[in-house]
Amino acid sequence: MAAETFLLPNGQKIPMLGLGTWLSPPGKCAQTVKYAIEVGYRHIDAAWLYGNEMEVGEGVRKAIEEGIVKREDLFITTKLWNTFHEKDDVLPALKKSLENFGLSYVDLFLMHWPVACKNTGTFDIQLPFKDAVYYDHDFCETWKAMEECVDLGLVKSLGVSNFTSKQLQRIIDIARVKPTINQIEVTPLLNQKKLIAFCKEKDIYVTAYSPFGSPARPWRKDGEPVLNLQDPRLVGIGKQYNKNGAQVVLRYLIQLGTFPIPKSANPARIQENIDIFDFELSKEDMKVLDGFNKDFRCVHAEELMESNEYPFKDCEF
Ligand SMILES: NC(=O)C1=CN([C@@H]2O[C@H](COP(=O)(O)OP(=O)(O)OC[C@H]3O[C@@H](n4cnc5c(N)ncnc54)[C@H](OP(=O)(O)O)[C@@H]3O)[C@@H](O)[C@H]2O)C=CC1
Ligand SMILES: O=C1CO[C@H](CO)[C@@H](O)[C@@H]1O
Repeated sequence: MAAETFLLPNGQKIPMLGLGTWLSPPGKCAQTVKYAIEVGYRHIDAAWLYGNEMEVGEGVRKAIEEGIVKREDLFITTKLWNTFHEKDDVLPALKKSLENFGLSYVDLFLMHWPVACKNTGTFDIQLPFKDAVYYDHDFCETWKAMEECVDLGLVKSLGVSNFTSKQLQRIIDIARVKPTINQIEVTPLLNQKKLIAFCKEKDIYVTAYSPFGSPARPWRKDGEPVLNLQDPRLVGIGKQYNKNGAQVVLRYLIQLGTFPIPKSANPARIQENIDIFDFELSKEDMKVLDGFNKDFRCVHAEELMESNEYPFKDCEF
């Protein structure tokens, strides 16, 4: 099954469901990406930080070489990491990502976080904020350098990730190339209705990351809420449509107006995650899912809390 597409205000088509690639297992990631394309995925979410752009690119290129898909049918995203916010670092960082992929352009280039960090050269992909040294830097300057990447034809559109409404407004105020996407965490436990509405009002759409609450995250604390995909309410709703809890969650996120990007490296789950375009949750079901909201965030990046641009302060959206 293929994902339905959505026409963005800039004329680009975005498949409404994509494949996440953070922690996609090394050595298996290329095969996973190619498999996802074979079963209908056309939207792949990647990032320099994930350390697997080479493997993602290999999977994409193999699918193109074998005639399964054409490059122009795919929507590939990558992200500028926090250590490359200086204006002279932006284009080289993008070029590095393109070289990693073995591709001549990406469809969407996101500023991964509004927070700039010094390049200390040490990253643990699982704990990317450990030892991060943040500093004050105007992300609007970074945005200006990203716009030049569009001018050069290396990127089709630009967006941000982990930005609050206020931060987004600062970009909107100076942008020559308007942001198309804000990629943020959205789950039934954090349904982000205010931020989604703000974005929509500005013609910006939301990609929903960690749609299952990122169960593989290593820093989960005991006692924190967990999204249980076997929750009887999810399973019960799913039964009406012959779907499971995960599919109900993804469908909920689509009906909230977002584009979820679940990560899976498991063939059966990759297939079931995209098999959500042949049913619609009723108003009553949507209300039940709204009842899961606890404004609980699983990706909190608390190491960045001291930064003036830390996006997850209380009472902000
Ligand atoms: N912009 C940002 O700052 C961020 C972006 N992201 C992006 O969002 C993507 C998704 O988020 P992520 O944090 O990976 O977490 P998800 O919420 O997508 O959860 C992924 C986990 O759920 C499991 N899973 C996948 N499908 C199913 C299913 N149908 N039933 C049960 N379990 C399932 C996966 O296991 P298995 O592989 O074994 O199926 C994996 O352990 C990332 O990969 C990345 O691309 C994520 C975090 C932050
Ligand atoms: O994209 C990402 C994947 O997950 C990481 C761990 O939470 C995040 O830090 C990062 O922003």
